[in-house]
Amino acid sequence: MEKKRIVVKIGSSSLTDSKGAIDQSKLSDHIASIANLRNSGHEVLLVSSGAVAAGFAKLGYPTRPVTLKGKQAAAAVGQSLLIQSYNEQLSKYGMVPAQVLITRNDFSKRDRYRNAYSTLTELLERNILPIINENDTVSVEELTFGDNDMLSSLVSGLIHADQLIILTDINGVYDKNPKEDQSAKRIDYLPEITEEWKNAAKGTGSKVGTGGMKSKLIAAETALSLGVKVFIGKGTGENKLIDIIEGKGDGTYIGSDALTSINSNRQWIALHSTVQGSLYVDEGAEMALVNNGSSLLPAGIYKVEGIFEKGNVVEVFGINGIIGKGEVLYSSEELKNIITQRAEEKRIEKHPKLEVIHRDRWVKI
Ligand SMILES: Nc1ncnc2c1ncn2[C@@H]1O[C@H](COP(=O)(O)OP(=O)(O)O)[C@@H](O)[C@H]1O
Ligand SMILES: N[C@@H](CCC(=O)OP(=O)(O)O)C(=O)O
Repeated sequence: MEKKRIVVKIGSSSLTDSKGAIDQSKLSDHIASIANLRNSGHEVLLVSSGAVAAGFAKLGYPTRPVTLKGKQAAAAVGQSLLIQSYNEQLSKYGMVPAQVLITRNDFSKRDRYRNAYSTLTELLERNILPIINENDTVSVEELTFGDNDMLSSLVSGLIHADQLIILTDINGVYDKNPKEDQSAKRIDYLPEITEEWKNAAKGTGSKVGTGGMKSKLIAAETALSLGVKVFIGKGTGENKLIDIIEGKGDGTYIGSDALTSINSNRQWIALHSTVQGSLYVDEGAEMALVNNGSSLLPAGIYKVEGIFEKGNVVEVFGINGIIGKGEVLYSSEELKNIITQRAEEKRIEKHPKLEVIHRDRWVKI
């Protein structure tokens, strides 16, 4: 069997009960299936929610807290309880977990993003099971992943996973919320995520989960754009994950093997970088970038906005608006000089690097 790299995301509702405790039997079922997947030769990374849901009762909250400080305090307590339970269950199979807590900030800095990749792959090479969660206790609302569905999709892209499996409390995507409408029908396969599907998935489900099905579909859309196919559903027993990767899972399959993986530089530019300025390009340059897959040369730029350095990311605007983002090989000052020299019909100073944005550091929008 071909070795696959699989990210499994488990939602709060599939790990805890509504009273705020870890459901050990659900957890042991997940671990048995992860052990089975690994014993079949596959690499597995786990993205586990449940810190807030497992911790809130210990702090005396009657239900999942809604304030930021309440969620952060509950996560601090719950995360350690979760890892303790994972440790106990994994030791039965001789597996060692590694707790990996990530914030959005870690991904927005390129060196930290690269480092996350190196650390995760090192853990996999050494047969450790990474158990990833957002570092809720220090994340602030303005700068979070939104939810763990999105975190799992970004991690899947980062480590070039073959498949993302989102385990939840419902066996797939329905054409309407089945908890509200009994006539809802399950969809077995979605080639892509459309607006229509996102609209069909409104409303959160459980008392402990966060984003509901809609957030899973938004995350799936991101995963597909990074070349990772997705499964959303549930299952029981030690074979559930093997069944899922063999196409026999109880849920919805999204995307196909025909997806192409996106290199890490492009992923970072597209999803994590902070834009520092703008370039405005003429029709010829727009055509070269968008249709021909060429690099951007200085000659096609007629306006530069913002102050940026070599290596920063800028937005590029064509005739009708934004066309993409890329990493520049010139500073804004150098580019402004080139444009001024051209306008004054001076000979443009020779420059060692020709491209302003190399095609490998460019993403279309
Ligand atoms: N169209 C839909 N198909 C399936 N589930 C839906 C749909 N619309 C809303 N939902 C709700 O989404 C819930 C799953 O999301 P959530 O509770 O956040 O799970 P998790 O804790 O696993 O992240 C389901 O229980 C269901 O009630
Ligand atoms: N990081 C949070 C989970 C947030 C989240 O997305 O939860 P869920 O919708 O259950 O996957 C926690 O561990 O409680």
